[in-house]
Amino acid sequence: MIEARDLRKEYGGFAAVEGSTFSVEAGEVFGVIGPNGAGKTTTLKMLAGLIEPTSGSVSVAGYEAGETEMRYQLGFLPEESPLYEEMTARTYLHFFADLYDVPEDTAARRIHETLDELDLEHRDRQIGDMSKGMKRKVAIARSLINDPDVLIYDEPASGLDPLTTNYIIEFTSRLAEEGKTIVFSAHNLFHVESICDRVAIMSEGEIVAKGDLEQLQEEHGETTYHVYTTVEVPDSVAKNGRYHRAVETMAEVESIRESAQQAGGSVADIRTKESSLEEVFLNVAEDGRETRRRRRQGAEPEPEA
Ligand SMILES: Nc1ncnc2c1ncn2[C@@H]1O[C@H](COP(=O)(O)OP(=O)(O)OP(=O)(O)O)[C@@H](O)[C@H]1O
Repeated sequence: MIEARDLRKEYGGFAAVEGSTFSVEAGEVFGVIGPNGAGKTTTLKMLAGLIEPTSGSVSVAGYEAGETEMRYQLGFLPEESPLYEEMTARTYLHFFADLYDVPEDTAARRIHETLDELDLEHRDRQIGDMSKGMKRKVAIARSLINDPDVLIYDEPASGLDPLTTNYIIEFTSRLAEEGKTIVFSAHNLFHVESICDRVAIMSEGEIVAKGDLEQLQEEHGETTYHVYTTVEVPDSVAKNGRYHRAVETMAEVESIRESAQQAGGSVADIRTKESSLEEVFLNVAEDGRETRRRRRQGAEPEPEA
């Protein structure tokens, strides 16, 4: 549904994004994460055809980014929505429905249903008088006005209270269940983890890791084994009548088992804990920083173009 090939965006010689290649299948939810300034917004804007790549290419639903037909397939939610403050939510949404050639009766029904689903009250209040969460909901409704197949959401819940944030994340998840293809960026990795099928981790303009959570955990995460024994073993800590020790390899688990048996006891329980997306992200960011530092010092080869 979306193909990005070797995307690069330069601003006055500075590469905000470089070497970005990824694809998003129809119906997938694809998360783009990374620290501030990593190139997420720049990437999403290139996908939406709002800025032109310096080199590389993007296609969405079979159209090249920027082609007029593409905009009918796409709903874009910018990080900060420029809303027309003096319009009411309803007039604003009808205005955009008109720009997308949505017939009047379809628009009225769609606006009504979407605002109902988003639980937006005060639809005839001027946007300038609305709260931040209400404005975000109007912007989301705007992204859906043309009933697009592809949604590109930049930080959909940024700066909102936890209740509204949850509401918007759940709403986004429902859109995915309805079959929309969604690319979104977020700093809250718990949200990304809970609704994304696959994730790209960006750092200093480059995608430094991508895959589903399982792949990312395998490649960049760690498994911790929490072993509980009935008797004290070296380096264990007494906990609720048992002895606990956390280790990272099965060989260490075996050695604990042997120690417990030698002391006349046994292993009562082993619990496995995989890295969260946040831990994977921190590992990848740290590895990426180290690789770039070495590259700058000439110890690591430049990536192939
Ligand atoms: N119009 C522009 N002119 C010059 N530099 C820009 C422009 N837009 C973005 N940049 C630079 O490109 C880099 C990537 O910015 P971008 O907004 O894509 O990052 P981001 O990952 O979305 O960050 P954040 O999480 O803070 O929103 C930053 O160093 C930024 O300063």
